[in-house]
Formats: sequence, C-alpha cells, structure tokens
Amino acid sequence: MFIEPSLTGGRRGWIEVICGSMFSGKTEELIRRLNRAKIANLSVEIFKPAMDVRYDHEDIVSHNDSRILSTPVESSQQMLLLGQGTDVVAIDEAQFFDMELPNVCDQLALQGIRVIVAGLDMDFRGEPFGPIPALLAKAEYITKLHAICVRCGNIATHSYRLSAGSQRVLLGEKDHYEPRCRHCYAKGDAV
Ligand SMILES: Nc1ncnc2c1ncn2[C@@H]1O[C@H](COP(=O)(O)OP(=O)(O)O)[C@@H](O)[C@H]1O
Ligand SMILES: Cc1cn([C@H]2C[C@H](O)[C@@H](COP(=O)(O)O)O2)c(=O)[nH]c1=O
Ligand SMILES: [Zn+2]
Repeated sequence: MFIEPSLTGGRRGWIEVICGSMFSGKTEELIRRLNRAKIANLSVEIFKPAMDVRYDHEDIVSHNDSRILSTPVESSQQMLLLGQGTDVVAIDEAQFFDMELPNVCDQLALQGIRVIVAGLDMDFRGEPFGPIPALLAKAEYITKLHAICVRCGNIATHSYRLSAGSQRVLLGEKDHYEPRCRHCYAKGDAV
C-alpha cells in the first residue's frame, strides 16, 4: 500500500502516478489518497477530462461506485491555471489528456504541489496510452495496480476490447472491455 512520504511537513512538490489496466483499482486508490489528504486538512483540486462522461459529468466514479466531486476540463493547461495555490492536484483518466500533461505536472510539482495522476498505461491494443509513459518517466512515485483476469484468475495487466471498432477512444466498462492477464489477452477471441 502506498504510504505518503510526507503529508504536511518537509519539502513538498512531487508527482505520483497510479496506473494499470481497467478494473485494477486506480480510481479507488486515487479517492483513498484524496480522502487522506482531506483528513490532513490539505486543499485539493480534482480534475478529469470533460469528455469522460461514462458514469457522471462531474463526479469521478469507480467501478464499485465510490465517488468524489471533480472539475471536468478540456486541456492540461486549464489544470495549470486552476491548480494554482492548492496543496494537492489530482487527475483521473489522464490517458485522455494532451501530451502537454507531463510538463504541466512538472510545473505544478515545482510549485510545491503534490500531483496525483491516475490512468491507463496501455490501450486495448497493448500500446502505451497518450501522456502516461512520459508521466511515468517523470514521476517520483509509481503504483502499478492489477485487476483479476476474468478468464483465468491471474493478475490482469491488459484491457481486452470485446466489441469491434479500431478507434482508440471508446468509453465503456464491462460492455466493451474485460481485464485479462497477458496470456489470455494474447489468445484474443480464441480464449
Ligand atoms: N476483474 C476484476 N478485477 C478486479 N476488480 C474488479 C474486476 N471486476 C470488477 N472489479 C471491481 O472494480 C473495482 C475497481 O474499480 P476502479 O477503482 O474504478 O478501477 P479502475 O479505475 O482501475 O478501472 C474493484 O474494487 C472491484 O469491485
Ligand atoms: C483500454 C481502453 C479504454 N478506454 C476507455 C474505457 C473507459 O471509459 C476508460 C478507462 O476507464 P477505467 O477507469 O480505467 O476503467 O477508457 C478507451 O477509450 N480506449 C482503450 O483502449
Ligand atoms: Zn488470464
């Protein structure tokens, strides 16, 4: 379990990334860290991409329905402006943001802000997703979570797309995706 290096004391300003497949618990873990920050009386600004309307327009919602209010934004530059002066900036579904996101997180962290980012490390093709690889390179702390493979019960690293469609962005949950281990993922429809 992730233990905060420092909540209120010491020199602050760093980047944490929570990554993994769909259903691995990224949003739950993000909400857990935010609740602890609030208990420590830290101010938090929570963002998500405006296009992510899967469960709710404003709330960040996990697959088991824990939720927290957020501000939907269109671009990473908006978070640089809106995050000024706060103790903690949190970003969910970060894979959907533009490639400026790593630089924005860098700038926020340099201002003494704790930046917590959650997102898919791989898309349904198993390719690195959007700005997440660059964020992983820049982060001080990385947590890689795993779901349970729905085919064999091993740890799942991949998000297998059940429906047809080659576009990278397709919002959905169990209607369109299932978490799989690398072996069941590689077998495709033959599993
Ligand atoms: N195959 C699965 N493996 C693990 N968790 C699952 C699975 N299917 C459903 N879940 C649920 O998903 C929850 C995690 O949801 P969430 O935090 O939204 O994940 P993520 O943000 O990584 O998609 C788990 O606590 C569990 O209740
Ligand atoms: C793999 C993959 C996923 N998506 C979408 C599907 C969901 O709406 C989100 C991921 O949500 P989660 O909180 O991690 O479960 O991303 C996509 O658009 N393209 C993909 O390749
Ligand atoms: Zn498997």
